Amino acid sequence: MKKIVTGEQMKKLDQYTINSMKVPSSVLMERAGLAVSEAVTCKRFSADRILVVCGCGNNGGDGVCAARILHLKGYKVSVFVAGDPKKFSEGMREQVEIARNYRINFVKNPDYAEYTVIVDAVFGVGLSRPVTGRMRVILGQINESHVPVVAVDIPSGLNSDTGTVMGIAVQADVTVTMAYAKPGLFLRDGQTHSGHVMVADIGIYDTRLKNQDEDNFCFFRTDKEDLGSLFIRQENGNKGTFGKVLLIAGSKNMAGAALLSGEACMRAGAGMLKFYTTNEIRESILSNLPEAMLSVFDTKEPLSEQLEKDMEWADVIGIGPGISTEPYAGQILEYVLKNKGNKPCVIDADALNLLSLHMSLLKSAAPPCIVTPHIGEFSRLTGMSVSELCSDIPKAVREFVQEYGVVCVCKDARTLTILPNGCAYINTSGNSALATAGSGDVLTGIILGILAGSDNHADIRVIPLAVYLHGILGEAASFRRSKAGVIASDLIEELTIQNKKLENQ
Ligand SMILES: NC(=O)C1=CN([C@@H]2O[C@H](COP(=O)(O)OP(=O)(O)OC[C@H]3O[C@@H](n4cnc5c(N)ncnc54)[C@H](OP(=O)(O)O)[C@@H]3O)[C@@H](O)[C@H]2O)[C@@H](O)CC1
Ligand SMILES: [K+]
Repeated sequence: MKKIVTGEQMKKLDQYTINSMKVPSSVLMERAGLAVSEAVTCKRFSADRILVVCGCGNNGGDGVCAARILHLKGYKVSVFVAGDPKKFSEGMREQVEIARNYRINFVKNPDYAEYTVIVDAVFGVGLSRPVTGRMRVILGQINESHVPVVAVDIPSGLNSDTGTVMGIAVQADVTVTMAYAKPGLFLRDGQTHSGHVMVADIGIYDTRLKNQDEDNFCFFRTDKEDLGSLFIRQENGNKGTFGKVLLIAGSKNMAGAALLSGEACMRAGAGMLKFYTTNEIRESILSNLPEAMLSVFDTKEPLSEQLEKDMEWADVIGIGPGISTEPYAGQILEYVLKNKGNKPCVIDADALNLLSLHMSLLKSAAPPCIVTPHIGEFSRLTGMSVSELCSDIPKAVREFVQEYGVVCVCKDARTLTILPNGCAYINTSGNSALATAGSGDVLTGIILGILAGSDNHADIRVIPLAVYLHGILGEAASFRRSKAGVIASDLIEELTIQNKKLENQ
């Protein structure tokens, strides 16, 4: 897991390093400038003519420092200061003075298209309001030039915490972010504005690294190495050891969702799977997934004694894919949430829409409950509009998790998972191949299978790993097909291939 910090947390870490550890601010800036200069000359693009566009704060200071380092290495570099010198931060003032001593070329009205690469050092984590007026024009000119851009810390105009564009934001090809990545580099517009994100070590001392729980809102991103532990299987185990999953899924004309979820669940490692579903799709389930067991019910009598027995039998419960929003499905959901005890329960798809009408059910359900809404479903669960949610997704998910004590997997281009302890995981795997019907059903199956296969079935820390794995399946499937050509069953095919790779690691 790699740590991600918000703009505020980063400022505190900077201050702690400067004030308590006594590392001079200019030393941090020198290292930041060096990291930027290395990114500019890394041969991704031509560094024949470099323009560094600077704001008045320390982000601008990083930029001027990078310009000096590049100048000393013999590169042709010009600096454009976009702002009033009276507003320079101390760091920026120092850097400009040093740069003038070194005879750096300062320009006033650059023709952006003349350059082969632009360094964007206008705003970093100090952006405090929407960009308007002259600064808006300048950021627009950078984008319109279509010259490759290296952003310093964060593309200017992007909110470092939410990833929303504050009026306008630079479209970067590479972002060199200092010490830790920021959530806004991945969330919402961040994904399309940050380009390739490089994290530069500038010598920040993180007091809290040793005790992450102290910080009750830590962000993390998963790495491929984190998946290694998922598929270690005890050789002396049996199908019971690897967990029993009850999947309440499917309804008339909706066998597919149940099948996708069920197969993904088994392929992700569940020892045994039992469906609880309507008698209309019995044959379809039996013929397409004979490995699964089956309990069927008549929609006129959804709450059978069998359901009680099946819930007793299961280690992990999943409810939602294709169950429909008919009243009988609502009755089952209510029964499950009231009677599941402390068994983990994944609530997805139709079950979320049913739940949105009776949120008190979720509040009174025993933990752990895992909800997996996409933004539209999350909007129904919270009663907030999609645009309101998207203006600050981490805040909305965090408040929801705090209110209901659940794990929330908020599915988006970059899925955000928050656990009840406040730890947030931004998923950075996956691509648009995942935006296909049934992809969410596969994710639910993977979460269930991985929970079932874990020694402790209630170990919710595996959930961000399941999300990451699902993303990798999208990448792998689109490697062999076009992104547009991937369908959900391809993800399941990839699941076995990727699991094999992980097993061999
Ligand atoms: N601390 C350190 O030593 C280190 C810091 N580092 C670097 O510093 C960056 C943080 O620096 P920072 O705190 O100075 O903020 P920064 O991003 O430069 O912006 C502030 C300036 O922008 C202005 N401004 C804001 N919004 C605006 C708007 N909408 N429209 C117009 N103006 C607006 C604001 O003006 P004001 O609000 O005062 O009017 C002020 O002038 C960080 O991202 C990293 O790159 C690293 O080198 C490590 C060491
Ligand atoms: K920037």
